[in-house]
Amino acid sequence: TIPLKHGAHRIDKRTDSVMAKWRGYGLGQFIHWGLYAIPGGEWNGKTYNGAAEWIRSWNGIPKSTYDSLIYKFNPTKFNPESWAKTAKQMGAKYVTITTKHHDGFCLWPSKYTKYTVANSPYKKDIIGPLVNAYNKEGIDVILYFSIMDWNQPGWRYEIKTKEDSIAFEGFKKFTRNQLLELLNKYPTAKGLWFDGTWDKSWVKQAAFADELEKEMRALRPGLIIGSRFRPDDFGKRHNDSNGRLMGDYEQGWERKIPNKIEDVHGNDWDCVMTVPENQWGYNKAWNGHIKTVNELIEMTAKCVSLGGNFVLNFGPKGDGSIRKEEIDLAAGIGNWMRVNNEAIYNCQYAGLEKQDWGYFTGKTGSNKVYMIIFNVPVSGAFRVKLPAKTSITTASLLEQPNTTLKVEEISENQYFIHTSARADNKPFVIVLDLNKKAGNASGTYEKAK
Ligand SMILES: COc1ccc([C@@H]2N[C@@H](C)[C@@H](O)[C@H]2O)cc1
Repeated sequence: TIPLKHGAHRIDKRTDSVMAKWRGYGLGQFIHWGLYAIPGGEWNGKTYNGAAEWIRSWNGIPKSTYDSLIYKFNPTKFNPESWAKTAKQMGAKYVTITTKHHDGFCLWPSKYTKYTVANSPYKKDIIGPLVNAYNKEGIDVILYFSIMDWNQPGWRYEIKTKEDSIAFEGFKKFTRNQLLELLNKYPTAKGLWFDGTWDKSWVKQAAFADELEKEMRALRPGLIIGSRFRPDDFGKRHNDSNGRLMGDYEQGWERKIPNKIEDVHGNDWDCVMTVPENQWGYNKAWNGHIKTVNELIEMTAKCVSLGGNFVLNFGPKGDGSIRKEEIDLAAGIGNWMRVNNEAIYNCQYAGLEKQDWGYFTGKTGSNKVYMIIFNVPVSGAFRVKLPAKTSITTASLLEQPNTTLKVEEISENQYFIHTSARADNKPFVIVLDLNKKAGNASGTYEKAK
């Protein structure tokens, strides 16, 4: 291995209880909200083709004109309790909230810049009431923070001159001040989700970022920090020059989901997903394919089946209300989660060979395995392959626990589970009680031999 001063400081997954709780969340909500929600992807009647939260980068708008949106920020319909209730009904166990996106506008009254809610007509803190409202619903909060800050004079994409270097040193101090400010103002926040760290200026800051990460962990023991925060000694991100993940969970799964367990390299991870193809902030048009409830349930099941969390993005409007399409999706997902969340919460990779009918999840530390069915085989039988010396004690429908299903052993460690035809085409769950955990100490299952 390459000797590194600022590479990964831990090799395997964290084993503490705070991270174990994070590992078991299964389903989360992402909130992208800020000044970009006011134009909503449109400006003077023209639509911006990129993601709505990037509209400031569009040459159709002078930067100062975009920045003056601060004087229009007055979300009269903002109701943190109703946002939290929507997330609760959907079955989200955590929420990731944008405290500051790339445009630099702070949803909290930061002492270190004027570009915050405090200097908008709204005046009040947004983050505090949100953290409290979600916590009151039993939902944990992760703070999204963009290192890149287009509003900060000290920000540089690249450090070329002495002047750049002096400016960027000031920017680094500002960044540290804001992160410590957030951790001190919102002590119940469980972790950080970083963005805006790909530029040449930041990938040279291995020592600074490493020191700051250590300082944040000392300030908030148990803090959960994503892999997109710091670069290693050679500017490598997410995985260091020895291929080891920096941070506590992998953040690379943005709008994409791993296909096989090898893709996750034994790391904790979350997948963050947009409802349209690629819009995080509120976008009036919402062109193209809008994902359905069934698609989103399948994405949730797929992520949990590979040991990750699925985090679905909501983009509230400039007035603070949540669009009807998102409310309806949250309700639809929630209807399924209310009946089937046992197959999602505190479940991990089951270590069984993937079958075409859907996804296996394994209940952490138990002999239970769930079969989340999305494709009913025309044979009507659901195939299960188990590791050697592992057998099925019982099989039942999660929605009707006392109905046992017929288990047909078709060969050594291979079974067909038989169910009666279903009335609707909704995903459903078969529960298997195995005669033993097939897996290792942490209750996850090794891949069937
Ligand atoms: C250079 O490509 C991107 C793509 C998306 C992003 C941001 N990450 C997502 C979580 C959103 O915040 C998006 O604006 C930044 C740069």
